[in-house]
Amino acid sequence: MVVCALRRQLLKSSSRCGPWTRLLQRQSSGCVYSSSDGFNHQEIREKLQAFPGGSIDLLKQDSGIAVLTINNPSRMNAFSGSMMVDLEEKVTQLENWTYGKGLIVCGAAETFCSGSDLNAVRAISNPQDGMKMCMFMQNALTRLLRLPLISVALVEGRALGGGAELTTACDFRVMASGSVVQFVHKHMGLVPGWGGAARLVRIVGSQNALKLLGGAVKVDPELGLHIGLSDGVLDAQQEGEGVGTLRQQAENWLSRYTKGPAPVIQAVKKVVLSGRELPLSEALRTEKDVFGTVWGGPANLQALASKPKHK
Ligand SMILES: CCCC(=O)SCCNC(=O)CCNC(=O)[C@H](O)C(C)(C)COP(=O)(O)OP(=O)(O)OC[C@H]1O[C@@H](n2cnc3c(N)ncnc32)[C@H](O)[C@@H]1OP(=O)(O)O
Repeated sequence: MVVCALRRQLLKSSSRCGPWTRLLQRQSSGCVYSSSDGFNHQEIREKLQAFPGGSIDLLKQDSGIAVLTINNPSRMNAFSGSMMVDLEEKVTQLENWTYGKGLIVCGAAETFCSGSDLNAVRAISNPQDGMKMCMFMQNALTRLLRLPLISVALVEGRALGGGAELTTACDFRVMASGSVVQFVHKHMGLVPGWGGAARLVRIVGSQNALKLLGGAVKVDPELGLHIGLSDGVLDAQQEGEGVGTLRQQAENWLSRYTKGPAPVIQAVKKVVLSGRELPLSEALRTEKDVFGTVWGGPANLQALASKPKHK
């Protein structure tokens, strides 16, 4: 994978081991699989491109909040092969977005995503190709979750199979009234393969994850809130009645966490990410390094000069 190779090169060639370099080394942010795992990035990319349809659209806004839209409405936003490649490219663009603070992941045409495109699934139903697709998507979704942006999945309509897995690659999930998240894998004779099971356990705990996967349970907004899969409910009925579209509602919801300068918001995400992913001693070291990037920085100096009272 190009980004992984670049990152390794950067780490190797860096004679000065500064905080950011050590942070990258500790977080090993980016990919899970590389060529040493038998993962041939170019080969799988070409194979996926053979199954075209739909797109992943990225809108970077001046507010610092970007919108990533899963766009394949004629198939309920199912992921074609080319959309998987598209997703990876959009994640790369977001990794390089200096002024970014937040990300909304949503689906086109009032539904989230119905998982992988069953036509592509049928065509690559042998285990070898399935494993390659799974490694590709695990890499892309792990990088999505590790972006230095605070992300939220806006679930409207249905998030099924791989679509349910995609919601777990965001920091938060907000569900519109009437929406459903369902890990339907068992009904397909499968288990999650895009990293959705591992992430789900960390979000809702192993007991709830076992229930959701073992029972292919339909999670509505109420159940989602109850088990901690959902972080908020948006009222689809009230759209246009003074509270704005669902996307505006999601943006308002997210903006309480993204208000402030980009370097500070990105630092917040980095310390939480390292706390979530690293052993405590490593997380503490990373926290120190990230702290060093904001201490005495413009936002810090400005705050000190204004003698704030936190009432
Ligand atoms: C590791 C990844 C594992 C996975 O993701 S496996 C895939 C899991 N997802 C599924 O099995 C979804 C199967 N689809 C459904 O259950 C239903 O289509 C769904 C989403 C509930 C919508 O139902 P309805 O509202 O009745 O609409 P519909 O069935 O007429 O669908 C409209 C058109 O969309 C298509 N579609 C929906 N989900 C798809 C998918 N995943 N791959 C390919 N095509 C898909 C569906 O075939 C239909 O197309 P058409 O109009 O018949 O040409």
